[in-house]
Amino acid sequence: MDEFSFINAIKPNTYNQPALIKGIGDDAAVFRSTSDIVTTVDTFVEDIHFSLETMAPFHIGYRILAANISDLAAMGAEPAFYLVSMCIPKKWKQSALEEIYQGMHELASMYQMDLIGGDTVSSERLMISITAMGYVPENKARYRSHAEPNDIVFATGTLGDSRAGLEILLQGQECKDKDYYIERHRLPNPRVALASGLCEIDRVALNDISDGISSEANEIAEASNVELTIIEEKIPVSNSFQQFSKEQQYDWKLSGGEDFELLGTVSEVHWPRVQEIAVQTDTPIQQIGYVREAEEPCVLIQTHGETKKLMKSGYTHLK
Ligand SMILES: Nc1ncnc2c1ncn2[C@@H]1O[C@H](COP(=O)(O)OP(=O)(O)OP(=O)(O)O)[C@@H](O)[C@H]1O
Ligand SMILES: Cc1ncc(C[n+]2csc(CCOP(=O)(O)O)c2C)c(N)n1
Ligand SMILES: [Mg+2]
Ligand SMILES: [Mg+2]
Ligand SMILES: [Mg+2]
Repeated sequence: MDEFSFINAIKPNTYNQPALIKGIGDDAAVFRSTSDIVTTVDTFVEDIHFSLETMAPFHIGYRILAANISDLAAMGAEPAFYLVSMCIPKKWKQSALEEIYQGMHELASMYQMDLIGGDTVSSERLMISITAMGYVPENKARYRSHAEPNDIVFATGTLGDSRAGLEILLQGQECKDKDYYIERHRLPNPRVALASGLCEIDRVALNDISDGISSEANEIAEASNVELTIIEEKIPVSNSFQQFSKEQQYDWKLSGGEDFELLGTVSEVHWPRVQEIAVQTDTPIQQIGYVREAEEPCVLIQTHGETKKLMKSGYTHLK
């Protein structure tokens, strides 16, 4: 394998997005658009974001594109394009690298997303960086700064499952619904349908759950200059989640991260409509708290009526 035979092997034969003018094969890609464009990049490093002990190459590809698509969903955008930068150690075989691309393609094809470029270099450790782009109707991007006092706070899906799956894989332990938790870790599904469905709602604050809601809730509180209260009992978890220890449950649902669910706030008036859109898009959704005016932006967690401050405690790099 060399750089050029590798690029030829992963290059798509056809594209889906009508706005695309030039895909892979020139100095850069070109597309033409009339709506607002959302763009995001995230980088994934072997043994920090994924490990070959817990994932097949297919899962690595699927999961890292899911993380990027989840950021697009958190902005209210429809996924359209992605570019992949690969830093590859010599020991990696072309067939395994192609499997990573098959994993990305599996998810991309659900959204007619096109791979339109990237970069290939050699390195000591496998590192993959994905840039994703999507469309959002004019002025309809959903910001962390859009929360307002008296909003309700909601979360989609169930939280803590991905971390449970990772722990099960690392410890090799037996447990109830083992395959379910492992799949939630390896093959997460970003909440694009709900986020797009919400476009009719005037104002929604959204953030996707990559580090853990203790972090993402604080990001919304800071960006919006409000106080968020989360009621612990209302945080949605899977039915068999109670099999894990009390400490694990608390830690994983608040700081486990990588569930790629959405945390959001919306006015009480619009909450019933948001719930209808969630049903239409087959998205479990639950109110988990409320927003109040703040002297200092902060997040409170209420457990059995007792309230304390919830600090950012999710995954942090460079710490
Ligand atoms: N090295 C960097 N240079 C420029 N901007 C950056 C850099 N790292 C992060 N940012 C910007 O900081 C903001 C927050 O990024 P962050 O990575 O925390 O969000 P995220 O991608 O949603 O979270 P996660 O990385 O956990 O998925 C974004 O606007 C991002 O583009
Ligand atoms: C092998 C292995 N070890 C640990 C973890 C956990 N993990 C890594 S990065 C991250 C947060 C998101 O990162 P970022 O902020 O860069 O998006 C989490 C929860 C994993 N997935 N695999
Ligand atoms: Mg991200
Ligand atoms: Mg990021
Ligand atoms: Mg995000």
